[in-house]
Amino acid sequence: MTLFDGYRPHSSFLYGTSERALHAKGATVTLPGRGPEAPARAAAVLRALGGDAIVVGAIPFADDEPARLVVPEHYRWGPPITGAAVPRVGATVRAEPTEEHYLSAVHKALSMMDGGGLAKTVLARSLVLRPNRPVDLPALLRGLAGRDPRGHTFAVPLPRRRVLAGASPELLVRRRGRVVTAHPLAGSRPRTGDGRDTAAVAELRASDKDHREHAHVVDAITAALAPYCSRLRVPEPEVTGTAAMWHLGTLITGELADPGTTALELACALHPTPAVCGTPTGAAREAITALEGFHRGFYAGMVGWTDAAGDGEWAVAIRCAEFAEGEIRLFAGAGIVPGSHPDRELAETTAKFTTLLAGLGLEDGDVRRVHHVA
Ligand SMILES: C=C(O[C@H]1C=CC=C(C(=O)O)[C@@H]1O)C(=O)O
Repeated sequence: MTLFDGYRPHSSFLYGTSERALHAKGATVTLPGRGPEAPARAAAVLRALGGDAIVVGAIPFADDEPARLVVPEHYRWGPPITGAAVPRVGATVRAEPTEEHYLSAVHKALSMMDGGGLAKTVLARSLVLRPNRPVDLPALLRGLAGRDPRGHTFAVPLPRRRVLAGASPELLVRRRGRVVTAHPLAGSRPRTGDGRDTAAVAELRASDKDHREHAHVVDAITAALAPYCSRLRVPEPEVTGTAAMWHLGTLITGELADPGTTALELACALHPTPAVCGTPTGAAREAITALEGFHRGFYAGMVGWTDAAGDGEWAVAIRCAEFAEGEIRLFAGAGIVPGSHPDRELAETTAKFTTLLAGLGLEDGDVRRVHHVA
């Protein structure tokens, strides 16, 4: 039996890492409520069910929208998702909103920072693809995991027969016994896979702008985890790579003070980090709402699982797309701080789309052309 046996896009939850992969199916309990209410509800349900019960699903970016969390009917763990199967769809691609809209949003965000009230915000954009045939999601996940074996590869059923699928490089938080791990990423360069990569990595390491962008995330995560941890280790950032990007990343580890704190509680205490929102959180959210021009939904939220012992893992829902009948909406964002250049942020989001576009089997030429399609 393979992990994908019995996969049903609208009732199966898949989550794979370099260690193992989870396929959960159906729902014996659907947890009602919004993201911030999730930890208490999930803890109560898991306490009542006990044993080997788990909660799986996704929490959207916005605090006031419903989460999609269930206790599945069945689940099984398997070996990591591997292989390079790629669905190879043909598709028309449209930037929505347009690239001009994005450039203007970045300009406006930078002028909001002049007053000093806003230190960082993360502005995203989206591409709408119309595929010429339905996408084979297991093949997509194999392709994504094949390109990024250390990613968090996922597919989550959403309301209205949609599926959120992608390969996030960013671990929001993992709890395993008393050990807490977070791996925030912020500060990026495209990875070209040729001679230019050495210079890109050196530039990222030396960039004051990218280190400032990254420090906002590390500071927020350190402050949010501190009340839960008896020890916290925050090393210097290092450059980490996906197939498409280079990022500054900091591997934060801690020891949980109270073993009753669940992985989901930690994840909700961290969300939204300045890797997807900004600093201060309220002003950054307002800038996103005012400037972005589309609804994030579950993009930039979180995806993962928590078990009855409180262990679990939640990834930041980035490098992903929402799959609906006849339409795929891809998302990619970039952190904006004083010193950001609109053109560079546009190019960075274009490079971040490559994860999903390559996973869909769109050829290099198509991927490059995307930049010019308005
Ligand atoms: C918001 C995204 O990336 C975040 C994670 C890594 C690097 C980021 C950056 O450099 O801007 C972003 O904070 C995204 O991919 O949509």
